[in-house]
Amino acid sequence: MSRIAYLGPEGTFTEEALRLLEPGAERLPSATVTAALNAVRSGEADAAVVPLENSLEGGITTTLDEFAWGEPLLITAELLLPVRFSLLVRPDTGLAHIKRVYTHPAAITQCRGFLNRELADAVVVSAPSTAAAAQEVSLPGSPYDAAIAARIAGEHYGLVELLDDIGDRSDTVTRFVRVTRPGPLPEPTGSDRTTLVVFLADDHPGALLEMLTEFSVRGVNLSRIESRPTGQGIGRYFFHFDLEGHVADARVGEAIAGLHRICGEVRFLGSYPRADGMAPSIKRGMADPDFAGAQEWLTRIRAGRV
Ligand SMILES: O=C(O)C(=O)Cc1ccccc1
Repeated sequence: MSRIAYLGPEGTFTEEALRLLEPGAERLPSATVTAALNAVRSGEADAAVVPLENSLEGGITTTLDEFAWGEPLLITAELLLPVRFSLLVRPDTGLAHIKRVYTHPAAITQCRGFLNRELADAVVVSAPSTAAAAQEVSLPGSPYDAAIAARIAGEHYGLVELLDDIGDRSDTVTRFVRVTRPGPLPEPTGSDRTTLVVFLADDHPGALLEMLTEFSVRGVNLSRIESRPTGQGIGRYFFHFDLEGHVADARVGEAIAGLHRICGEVRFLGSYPRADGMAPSIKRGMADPDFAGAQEWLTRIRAGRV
């Protein structure tokens, strides 16, 4: 049975994602995304499930930065999960008593409208996860009056659900990924995604355009691009890319090889099946046989067989 680390404790949205991705796995709750990924790096866990982005706020920065800087890992699967937030309190607390709210930063941003409207005077504090917040609020003498978390976390830690579905949008979706130590890639399925981190060789006018050109000329569609600071000073950034397609696809492989030629460092984070099952639309001249045919032609003319 595989051992899978995840952002815990019990009752997080990440646990829900893990149960859907790997129903039979042994679950190892970790206190942070970093700890879950380190459990994989050290061999304590076979894989980890962590949140990567949500449709309202974009990337989960701890995860993006871990993928960029820590020991290399590979994404092998993804899952899209709609999340639903509840306001959870100890049995004696009413809305008017809530002065301090505790929850994960992604929940703060997704419930901002509710917090501004209903709890404008409350202090909102970031927790390591929504379930960690619920667990803390359940302790007698906790400095917090309420947690924002999944209903199931409330049930697990003995809290009362004061309000349900307090997120600003009911259609918000979070994307979770399963990561392993470097090893064989999932086979191409025809509906795949590839994730990369790219560091520039040097900063110059058009550097971003040059990177994008590698994708554009080969008809590779991007599904996410995010810049993150390198920490080496204002204006120094690196880039996260999600692309449609598998590194085994000629157009994707050649685009990444192109980046490798012109950029400082390209970190390949994996090619894996897309959760939405959508197939990329492949432009004329960009399918694998087109690349193979062009290569054969080049070999021929280089040999003078014109
Ligand atoms: O804290 C959790 O429960 C998580 O799994 C992270 C998270 C928080 C809010 C929305 C989606 C994921």
